[in-house]
Amino acid sequence: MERIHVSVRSKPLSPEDAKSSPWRISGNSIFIPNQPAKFEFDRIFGNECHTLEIYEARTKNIVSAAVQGFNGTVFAYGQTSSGKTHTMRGSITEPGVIPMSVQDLFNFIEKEVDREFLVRMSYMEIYNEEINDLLVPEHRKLQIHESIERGIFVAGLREEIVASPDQVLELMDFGESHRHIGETNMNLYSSRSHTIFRMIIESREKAEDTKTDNSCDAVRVSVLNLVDLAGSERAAKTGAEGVRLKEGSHINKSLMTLGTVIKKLSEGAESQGGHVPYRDSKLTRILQPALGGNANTAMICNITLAQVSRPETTPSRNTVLRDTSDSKLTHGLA
Ligand SMILES: Nc1ncnc2c1ncn2[C@@H]1O[C@H](COP(=O)(O)OP(=O)(O)OP(=O)(O)O)[C@@H](O)[C@H]1O
Repeated sequence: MERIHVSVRSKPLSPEDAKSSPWRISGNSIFIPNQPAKFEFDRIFGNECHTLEIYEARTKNIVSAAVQGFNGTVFAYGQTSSGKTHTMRGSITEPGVIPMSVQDLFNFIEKEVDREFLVRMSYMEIYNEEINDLLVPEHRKLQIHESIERGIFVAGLREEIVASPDQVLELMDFGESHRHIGETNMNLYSSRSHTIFRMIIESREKAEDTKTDNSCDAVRVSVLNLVDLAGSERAAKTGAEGVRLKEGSHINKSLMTLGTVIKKLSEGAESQGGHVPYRDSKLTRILQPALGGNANTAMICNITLAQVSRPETTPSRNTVLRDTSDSKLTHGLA
């Protein structure tokens, strides 16, 4: 696997938080002046940056490669309320990575005049290690299967054929309204599930003679996953108890597995015939085909550098900074 590209997006601070925050950003590092802790990333997007800049830096290439037949996955990772959903889904005033990707995907397809395409989309959430179809809300607790023809797939998941960005975004909005959200101390509308928004792109060369369909070009199939991960947070901070606490433990376990899988892949475990624990979480099992091999992967780490978040942001505790800083990432996450 190509080394995973990690960029960091720092959420804008209120004027009070900006005054009290001990953290500074310089170039591609985050640090506290006069302290040894320093974290390096491929790229840091500061407070003033817009989602478009983040999209163009890496995701756009992944979308373009997906149209050419290469699998791709983009994750938004970070503690609750750090801006993952803002980055992935966005708002009317600032569209997120998903709507931008959808628009570009159809633009790229339009330019491929010698090929014909069939595009499908699915939208699922993983909540407490159960897979729910966000396009068909009554399809719940779906199972993962594997077959020679289809590879790894979620049985019963709706794959809707789509022909325009508007149609995709309408379906996405429908799916969003069925997503599991809950209230935590840190975010009134906290996403409690991982969501995988998926575009499946099939194409083949246009037949010279459409009546006899004598093209011998193989069908290319690729998958583009845009993943909004549930918040990585500590129970005490979010005031989690009961249902929220159970959700939190599932979320943290699957994020840990994701970290281990990425670490193993970047160590070359798969190409050397070693074990990669994809099966330890539903998230990694579903994403397996789009993580290994020659797939393109990028992670956008959303962070907040407010003083109030300091315990989450110190090296010993902050999974976002600790797990994704460059020194760690040369060996993968975890
Ligand atoms: N870059 C940004 N610029 C302006 N507002 C932002 C930015 N990032 C996040 N916000 C705002 O902060 C709040 C929390 O963001 P968001 O819901 O995206 O967090 P999240 O990481 O998805 O949280 P959770 O894991 O709890 O779902 C929202 O009101 C959002 O609009």
